[in-house]
Amino acid sequence: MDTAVHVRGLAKRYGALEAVRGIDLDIHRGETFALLGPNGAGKSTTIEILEGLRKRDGGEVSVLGADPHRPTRAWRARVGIVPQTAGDVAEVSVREIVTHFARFYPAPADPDEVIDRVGLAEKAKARVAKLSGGQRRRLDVALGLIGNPELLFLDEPTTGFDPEARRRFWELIRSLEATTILLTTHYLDEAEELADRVAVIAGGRIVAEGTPRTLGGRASDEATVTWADGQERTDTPTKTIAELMTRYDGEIPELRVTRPTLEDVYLRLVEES
Ligand SMILES: Nc1ncnc2c1ncn2[C@@H]1O[C@H](COP(=O)(O)OP(=O)(O)OP(=O)(O)O)[C@@H](O)[C@H]1O
Repeated sequence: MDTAVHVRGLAKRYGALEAVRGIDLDIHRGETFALLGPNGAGKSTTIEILEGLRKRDGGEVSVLGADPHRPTRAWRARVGIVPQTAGDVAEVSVREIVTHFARFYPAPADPDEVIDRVGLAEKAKARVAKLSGGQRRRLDVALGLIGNPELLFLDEPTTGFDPEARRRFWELIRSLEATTILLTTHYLDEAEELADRVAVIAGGRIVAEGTPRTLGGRASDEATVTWADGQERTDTPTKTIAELMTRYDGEIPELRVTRPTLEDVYLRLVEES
């Protein structure tokens, strides 16, 4: 398997605080990988080390075949970054800033096309200072995409998006099929929607890793069958429904079958850790 990101035993401390304590990660090319975890778990620290923006204290890291500890210009051009908080460029227009950033890259995307893809076409001439919070965030995403990156880092990309903008963003990310993406998010539905694999970080360690469907044994968890007069947790919901059909002689009133959501599993994993 072609690996875009390879990490072994990554460690980072801030004074006495061990923010990252021995993380192993492998992200394959073309994959979308989500890092989940509570505030302060070590996600941004990890991502910033991989981006070459922070020094590590220990471990091995390879990103697109190079150690980000000493980033070269050529390597930087292959990586797109959408940080949690972006710099201040309030006085220029959306098109000006995107066009300006395009000049840093050897093979940039078309600025107007990128502006359109993030849903800012109508705001192309607006000054950045006049954008709403969610629109500003879309501009950050545009700046991450303008260099046509092979690997895209998205640190909480949709914070402040309205539901429609979030869905549009998901479509955009799904359209980047060839791009490897490392995403952090606090929205579990976003991880479920976008990620091929997820890892949960808590206290600087990875406590679980898997696909969104199977994380933490999710696929084999019991189902809950709920109906107008009762509720049952069971491994065999089909059998329960068959029995209920006989009992009600047909349609079961207010029938629902649910399994733990990714959020349920996530909260359990974080609590256990
Ligand atoms: N520059 C710094 N100096 C000192 N401590 C820091 C620094 N950056 C982060 N930390 C601490 O390291 C820990 C991990 O922080 P990090 O930002 O990596 O967490 P996170 O998982 O990204 O959190 P969030 O979900 O809130 O963004 C936290 O306890 C944080 O306070």
